[in-house]
Amino acid sequence: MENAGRHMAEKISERVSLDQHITIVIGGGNNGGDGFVIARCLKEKGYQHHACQLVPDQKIKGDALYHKQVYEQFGGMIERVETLDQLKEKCASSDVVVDAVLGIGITGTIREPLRRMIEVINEAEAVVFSVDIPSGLPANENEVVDMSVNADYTFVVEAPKQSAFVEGLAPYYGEWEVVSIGIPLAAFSDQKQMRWQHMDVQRTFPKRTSFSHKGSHGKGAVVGGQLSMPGSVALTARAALRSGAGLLTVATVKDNIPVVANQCVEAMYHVWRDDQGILIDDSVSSLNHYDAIAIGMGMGRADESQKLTLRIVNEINRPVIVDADGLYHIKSDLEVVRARLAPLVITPHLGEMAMLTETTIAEIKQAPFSITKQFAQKYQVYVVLKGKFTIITTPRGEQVVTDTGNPGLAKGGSGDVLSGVILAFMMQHNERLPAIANACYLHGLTADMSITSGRHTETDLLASDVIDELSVAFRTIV
Ligand SMILES: NC(=O)C1=CN([C@@H]2O[C@H](COP(=O)(O)OP(=O)(O)OC[C@H]3O[C@@H](n4cnc5c(N)ncnc54)[C@H](O)[C@@H]3O)[C@@H](O)[C@H]2O)[C@@H](O)CC1
Ligand SMILES: [K+]
Repeated sequence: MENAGRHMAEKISERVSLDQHITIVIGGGNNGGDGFVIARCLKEKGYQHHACQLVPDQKIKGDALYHKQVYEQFGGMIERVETLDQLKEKCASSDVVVDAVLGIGITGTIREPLRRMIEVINEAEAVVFSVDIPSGLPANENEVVDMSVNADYTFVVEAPKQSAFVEGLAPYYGEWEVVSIGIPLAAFSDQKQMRWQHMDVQRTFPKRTSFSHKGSHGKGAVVGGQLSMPGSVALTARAALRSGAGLLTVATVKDNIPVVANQCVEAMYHVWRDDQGILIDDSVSSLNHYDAIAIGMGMGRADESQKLTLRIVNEINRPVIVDADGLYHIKSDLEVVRARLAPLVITPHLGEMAMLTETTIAEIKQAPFSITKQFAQKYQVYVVLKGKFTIITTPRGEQVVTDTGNPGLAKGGSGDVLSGVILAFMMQHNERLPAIANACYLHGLTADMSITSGRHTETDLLASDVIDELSVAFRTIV
């Protein structure tokens, strides 16, 4: 509690000047205890502040009581705020409100008077900093908001909670950052979600040695692209090559090859048998010569392509990435997926995930962590649930989130590019989770940097621009 409060006071002082007035609103649990520590540290730094206790004295116990007493011994004055009017007055005379009313220990609907006090905090003009979580907000997904502080900033203790990554709940946090208190993450039994960050990419990204040759970086294959969709495989192939794949073969219908080859001269080509431009079930075993295969992009949903996809999933004992139309094909027989032993990565967006799990987009948005985890464990697949927050789940149920990327990626072709980066990284990393997480992180970072650099806007950014800009993001990690 001392560490948490001290670090948060430090963060607050970086954003608030000494002439600004701060009110710390304090509740009855350990979240309130953090509030007492913050009050003492801000006093120590010379801030004008009020520490307002919103609950009766008997509610302050344990560590929180200890820190209340330390604050008082330090000359701090605690004001007991009982009415809404008293709170309104405090908030009105403050530039900043530090919200240490409720943390992750809430149960049930928010009781009065705190319920209406939260409304008062939200009506105030002051900037609101929440301690650990906006008071009243559930920590986990799949819960409804009864009443919550709408924070401008939140200092999350040690590990982000699920609600920070759930569309309907995340906005309550405002901007947020993790405050480390020196407790290993494993100590938080119910908080295993991890934000995959730049330092994780740096830590896990493989180095190319001076003795590398094209064979050291993997031979990949991209299978897809019916006659009407040559661009999809071209994007995947180019993204894989730009992401370091040693050798890459595009397996597509004959008439597409000149078009794709024109955009991707570094690739090799496998003429896949077709029936009027549709890929059909043929020469599947030839794919065992590759180190990893991506399938489904631009493939179309014809029965023949479905047979082909299921045979690849069933017979190829190399890592396979299934995207786009391939996801519809595997849905027709998920038992084939379950029976498969070699790694399978699926990369659905919300709509595709709803289709695979026979739920709705709204249900997935409400409980993205548990729905994907259930699916990944049941079918023993890696799931990349794409969205504002991309959730990556392993067959064992581990989950990480990447939060790079912007609405400029919400366009046709983005998924094809991501699949290409995943394909290349699966061949270069020893471990699957870092390979996939690094791909998602860097794909999003590329889009972000294309915009912050001024070269593109969210409106004009194309999937092919992201491929061309990958080097900008890669340069940040080598
Ligand atoms: N996990 C850890 O190891 C650490 C936790 N810390 C802090 O401790 C917090 C969790 O502490 P607690 O478990 O004491 O819980 P909280 O501080 O979230 O809240 C418990 C208090 O809220 C009241 N309450 C619960 N449900 C309510 C409802 N529906 N309506 C009105 N009042 C309600 C309870 O009566 C109790 O007084 C974290 O959010 C964080 O701020 C930090 O001190 C650092 C270390
Ligand atoms: K809080």
